[in-house]
Amino acid sequence: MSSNGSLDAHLSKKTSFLGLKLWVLIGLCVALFIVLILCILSVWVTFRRRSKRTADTYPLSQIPNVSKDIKIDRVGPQSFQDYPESVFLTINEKPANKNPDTALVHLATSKSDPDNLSQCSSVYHHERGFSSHSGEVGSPGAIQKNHSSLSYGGLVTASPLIGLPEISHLGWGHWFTLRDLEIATSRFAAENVLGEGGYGVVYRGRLVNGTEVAVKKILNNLGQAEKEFRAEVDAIGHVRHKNLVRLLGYCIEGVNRMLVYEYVNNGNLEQWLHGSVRQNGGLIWEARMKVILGTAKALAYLHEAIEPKVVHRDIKSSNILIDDEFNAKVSDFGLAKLLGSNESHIATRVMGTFGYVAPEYANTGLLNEKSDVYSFGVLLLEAVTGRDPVDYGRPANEVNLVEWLKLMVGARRAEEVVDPNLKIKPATRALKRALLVALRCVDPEANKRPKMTQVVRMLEADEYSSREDRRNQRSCTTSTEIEPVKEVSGSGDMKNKVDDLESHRSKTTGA
Ligand SMILES: Nc1ncnc2c1ncn2[C@@H]1O[C@H](COP(=O)(O)OP(=O)(O)OP(=O)(O)O)[C@@H](O)[C@H]1O
Repeated sequence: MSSNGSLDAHLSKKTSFLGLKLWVLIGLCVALFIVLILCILSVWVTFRRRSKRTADTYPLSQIPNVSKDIKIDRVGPQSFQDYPESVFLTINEKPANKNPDTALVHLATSKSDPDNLSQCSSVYHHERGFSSHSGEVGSPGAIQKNHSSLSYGGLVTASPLIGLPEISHLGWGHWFTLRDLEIATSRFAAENVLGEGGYGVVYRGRLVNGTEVAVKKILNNLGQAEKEFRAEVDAIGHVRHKNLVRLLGYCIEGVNRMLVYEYVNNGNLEQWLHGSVRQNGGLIWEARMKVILGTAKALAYLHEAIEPKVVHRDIKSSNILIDDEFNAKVSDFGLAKLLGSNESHIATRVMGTFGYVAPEYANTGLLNEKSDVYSFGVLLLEAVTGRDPVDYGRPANEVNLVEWLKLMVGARRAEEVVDPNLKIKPATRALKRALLVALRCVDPEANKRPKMTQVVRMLEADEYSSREDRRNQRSCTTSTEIEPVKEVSGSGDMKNKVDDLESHRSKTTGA
């Protein structure tokens, strides 16, 4: 009792600080401490919110962010670049999910930013309940790009990842873990190797929901993996076209960089033209032209329908995949470059494949879409002749396909250039049209080369006229000798030569 009394007396004693009593001073100190803690907490919360908003507003062309807000099972980073490798390791060391269906995908989206959501939903419209086959714009299940600059002529495909969580509002971007892809490819088994390119090995795989995929494991050679990865993602991550291979997602884990594509089941054009099937005729003429036309449409889309335009930089036969209906699927965007509408060209290191690279780009390093047009011309000549663009096994004047072609056409021997493995030769007119389109594309003067939309039109006109030809061949036995194209140096006016063909057609069909 007496000790309580002395404590009271002690607490009630006046202190030297403003003459306040001791208990008042203690109370003040405690209150100050609480206020301080609250301040620190609120500063921390504000800082966290702000950094989250920054991460949510990365441009579409960048690798999409994976927000913590919507995730299927694991913790995901805000943006891949923001995290040191050790963080990826931590994330991926988490135990695998018990339910693989839900473990497969991370959504690259954030609920928390309504502005971002509405901006993106004006670009993409998802319709649910689709089939795994590609669909035309507007067909059930199609993912339709409504943005005017993205809706040009391209058929779009439905997501084949049925049964998996919805794809991100960024329009693409399933984030696979290394484990997902190990399971899909039987731990990257040798028997699943589809082929090896300059930048990595491609494996065939099957996702847990049954979707067949091709997994490109990019070699980690001095940062090239990162460049290749970003180039592919920037070029085709958010575009859809019936004739472009579809990029379904990616894997970033430690030093691993992998890209996951739709699996295209009928080989590539190089295998069809130069592989073992070629002795039996390989691809018939019509199939070759269908593949070529599809490739032209894909390039027209990349060059003229999207902003920034995409220059592929490595158009060649092994990069033209073929499906079971002989639709072309342009692949391998590892060297692709983006070109803004205000840029006539960009200066870049000369890359590509020998024999396909445009001379002005090889000489100066200045690149624009006309370089792809040149490579496309070489590809078309390859499809017509069945020859490699450069073949040192041939006589000196035949080593370079383009030069040989010009010689042959100049010498009125165009008929002789057709692939000898073709059992049924193309109609004369179809052959001439293909050759003239190709020669215009390989014009040494880049600005004289046609745009890819013009190429598409010329090839489509040919498709129409070959159908007519076949009808006429049945009713009329008159032989049509190939008329020589006098000037084929490439610098001459190739349009006139196409016009020559038109008059030739009028003569032979009596139209
Ligand atoms: N989505 C896919 N579906 C089926 N096969 C594919 C797919 N993507 C690539 N391939 C095949 O994988 C192999 C390797 O392809 P990749 O594009 O890596 O190399 P490449 O084009 O042969 O050579 P490089 O990369 O040096 O130009 C090729 O045979 C290609 O046909």
